[in-house]
Amino acid sequence: MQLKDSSLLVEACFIDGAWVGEGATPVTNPVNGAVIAKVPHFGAEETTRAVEAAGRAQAGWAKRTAKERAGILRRWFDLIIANRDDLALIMTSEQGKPLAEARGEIDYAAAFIEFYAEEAKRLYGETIPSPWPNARMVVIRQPVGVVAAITPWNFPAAMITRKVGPALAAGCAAVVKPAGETPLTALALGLLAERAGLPAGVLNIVTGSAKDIGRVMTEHPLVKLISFTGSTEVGKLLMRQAASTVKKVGLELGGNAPFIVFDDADVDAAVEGAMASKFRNMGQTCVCANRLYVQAGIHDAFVEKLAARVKALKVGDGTEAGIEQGPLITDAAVAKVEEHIADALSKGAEVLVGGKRHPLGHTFFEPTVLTHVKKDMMIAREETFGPLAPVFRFETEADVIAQSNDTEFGLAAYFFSRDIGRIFRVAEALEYGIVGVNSGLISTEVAPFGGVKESGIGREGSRHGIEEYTELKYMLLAGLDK
Ligand SMILES: NC(=O)C1=CN([C@@H]2O[C@H](COP(=O)(O)OP(=O)(O)OC[C@H]3O[C@@H](n4cnc5c(N)ncnc54)[C@H](OP(=O)(O)O)[C@@H]3O)[C@@H](O)[C@H]2O)C=CC1
Ligand SMILES: O=C(O)CCCC(=O)O
Repeated sequence: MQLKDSSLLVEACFIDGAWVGEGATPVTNPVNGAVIAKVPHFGAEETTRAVEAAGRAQAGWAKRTAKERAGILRRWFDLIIANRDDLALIMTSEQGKPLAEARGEIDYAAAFIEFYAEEAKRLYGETIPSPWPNARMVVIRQPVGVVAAITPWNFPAAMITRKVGPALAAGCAAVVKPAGETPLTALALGLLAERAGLPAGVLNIVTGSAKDIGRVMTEHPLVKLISFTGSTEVGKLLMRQAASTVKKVGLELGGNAPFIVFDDADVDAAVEGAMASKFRNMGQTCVCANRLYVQAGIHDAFVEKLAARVKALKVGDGTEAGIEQGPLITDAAVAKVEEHIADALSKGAEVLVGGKRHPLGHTFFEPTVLTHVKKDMMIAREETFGPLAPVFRFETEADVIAQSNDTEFGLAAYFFSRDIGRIFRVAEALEYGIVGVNSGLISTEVAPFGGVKESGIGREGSRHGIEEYTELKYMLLAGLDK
């Protein structure tokens, strides 16, 4: 890996302002399995040290003015942007997404730091008209304290900054456990935070045993909030563990996003939206379209145009020019796509494009379109998390709303229509935390991201995202009469 600043490739953890531990666990490139670097395999003892360091640092950090905290966060933002190319190359090497997408993620990740540096200064409280003449009522927001964050491999930078940005801005200290597949982006971000002047202990990054680190993060009394992005299964486990000390939880879990195209839609715009939503990060995002519902009158035109676009996607090593789809993260991810396709074909679906492992081998998979997809197939119920676009045909608005909501998930939904009445009706009827209308891309630091039902708890991004890291304190000031 040819970095402009080779010191950004870090093989140690960041605890209490020091870089500790030795490279033990290999981090591999999903393109070919080659070892890129090794990171420490830490467990309960080192995580406890990190939590205690955060506990010591937190009070001093919270006492700084919002403007001072914002200044350091702003320097961190500047350093992330200045090192965009290196960070993107590290990300592509460990995660697989094409470089252009990795650069986009670095910008997206940095935007959370910039936004919350600004928002730190706007954590307003309130006054309440008192029911008693001799009293006044004041409500302030205070940082929750030490925050623990566990992040996934699909967005190795943005899922960290979306949690750590608001936490630090609010005056919390943080301990982060990045995914085992993608720790290098996280450690490089940590190095830049240190260079930005973040005081020792305010940000700690620990790699190693998920089970042991997660146990300390959810059970240590100093930790007041655990924020997690990843599978619903692990989210539920962490929630159970966090109950032992009644911590706040923030959970961004799985999705099963419907993407609906009504007869009145602009078909070209709908195809572009489907490409953006379905094939971003090779289909490995929790907001990726998982089920494409296309109304009968527009079905054939949409499918024909979608198939042409998918067939033309360039698959390969994401560091090469022009590549639009990289490898999937692991063999298990490929196996899940294969399982969904096999199940659908056995129940009557047809492959229009792709459908099998890519000739490049390893974890590459052909971008795929399936038609004649029905609701008894696995893909109707489970998130594929891969480059598979299954197309369902539907007849009526009521039917597609019912099918869309027939899931335990409720993160993102999309639909294309040009009928203003329908737009409001359908957007309000979809049981999802996020609805994209005439767009396949909904993510931005300025909007609240999060789900309902089993897709999670809480919101990240926007002014609401920082509120999660605060507690309200109500102060009654009585005895004001002479
Ligand atoms: N909502 C989302 O954005 C994501 C959803 N997923 C969904 O989950 C599926 C499986 O992906 P996978 O990577 O296994 O997701 P996981 O939920 O297992 O991993 C996400 C994070 O949780 C950590 N983790 C795993 N087990 C524990 C535990 N017992 N205690 C504490 N932390 C834990 C992982 O650590 P480590 O890597 O060290 O195991 C990683 O940092 C995907 O196919 C997809 O459907 C996956 C990733 C993101
Ligand atoms: O897949 C995820 O875990 C988060 C989605 C990325 C985004 O759009 O913010």
